[in-house]
Amino acid sequence: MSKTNKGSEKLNLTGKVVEGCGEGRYYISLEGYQSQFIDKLGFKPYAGTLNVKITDESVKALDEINVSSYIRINGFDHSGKSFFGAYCVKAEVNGYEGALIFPDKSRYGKDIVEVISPKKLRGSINEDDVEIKVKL
Ligand SMILES: Cc1cc2nc3c(=O)[nH]c(=O)nc-3n(C[C@H](O)[C@H](O)[C@H](O)COP(=O)(O)O)c2cc1C
Ligand SMILES: Nc1ccn([C@@H]2O[C@H](COP(=O)(O)OP(=O)(O)O)[C@@H](O)[C@H]2O)c(=O)n1
Repeated sequence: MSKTNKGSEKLNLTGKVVEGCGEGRYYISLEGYQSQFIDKLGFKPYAGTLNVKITDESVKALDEINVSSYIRINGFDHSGKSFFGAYCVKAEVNGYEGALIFPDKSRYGKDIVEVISPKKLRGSINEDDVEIKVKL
């Protein structure tokens, strides 16, 4: 099935959980990000990013979202180090509250999206059947 999401209010992405490199936990826990997540997304995320490999169709659909609808998380300096910013968009992940996060610097291509959520999703969702409803 091929459909364009232009003009629709919700965008559905599907995929499977994949292992990352264990760095998400470190970044998400930083106070400089945490305060912005609470202010701008309305939740305190679980420490980590859930990496989801999305289908080719989902990659194309995601490409069509207008970036101007994304929420900006600003970078900051802390302990003599500079941390990059990121763009977020709120989403429901297998029914749980969350958001997609696109760091300004990422090791992943367009086929891997990083999810944050107040919920620890692993153990709570079917990892082979992830459904992300992006809230535009
Ligand atoms: C909120 C956030 C901030 C990030 N800031 C940086 C950064 O300042 N420098 C950097 O090299 N990578 C940064 N990254 C990207 C990570 O290095 C990496 O690409 C990714 O988050 C790894 O996730 P994983 O551990 O789930 O595989 C950031 C990631 C997130 C989620
Ligand atoms: N909301 C979330 C975020 C991360 N996670 C998981 O929490 C662990 C730590 O996240 P991480 O980003 O540091 O690690 P990796 O995704 O790189 O393995 C990973 O196993 C993630 O898949 C989760 O279950 N629910």
